[in-house]
Amino acid sequence: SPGFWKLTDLAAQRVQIADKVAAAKFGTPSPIDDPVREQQILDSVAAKAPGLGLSPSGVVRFFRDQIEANKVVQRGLYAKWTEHPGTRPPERPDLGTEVRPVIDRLNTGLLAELAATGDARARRSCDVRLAVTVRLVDARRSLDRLHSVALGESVRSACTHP
Ligand SMILES: C=C(O[C@@H]1C=C(C(=O)O)C=C[C@H]1O)C(=O)O
Repeated sequence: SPGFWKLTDLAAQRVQIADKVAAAKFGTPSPIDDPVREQQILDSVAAKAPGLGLSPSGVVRFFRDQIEANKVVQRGLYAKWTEHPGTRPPERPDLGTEVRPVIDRLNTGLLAELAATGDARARRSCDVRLAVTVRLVDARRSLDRLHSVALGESVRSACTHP
């Protein structure tokens, strides 16, 4: 469904960049969970919601799922890298200068797509259309099981109909 492609693809990019987040933190004192950073993101998107015609609570729910999905990938990669040291990333990206700016850009894009798809997300057809789009994006990006599961979870509250 073309209507949900961009939203879903941005969510896929967001779960994929979790690889770089995990690589930045693995073997350092920085924990996977950063509640301060999470709250900054949620406050920021909630503040922007009304200007885009979106409800702050719906936007916050959506981004909570984005963040949780990102952490699912990070935890999965930590488990893999711990068990199979040969798969550990050779480089450690800088979280503040290389990774979080990309996430900020994805967040902005996701907000814009939530606004652009507001009507479609309120229809009863949303669940099926979104599920089909998730499978297409999944295939196009050749997501592995970990990222595929995370993508599905990341968009689970995107449809807003009862
Ligand atoms: C991505 C990060 O890791 C976690 C996931 C976040 C997210 O998905 O935006 C934010 C904070 C962290 O709890 C990060 O620290 O930047």
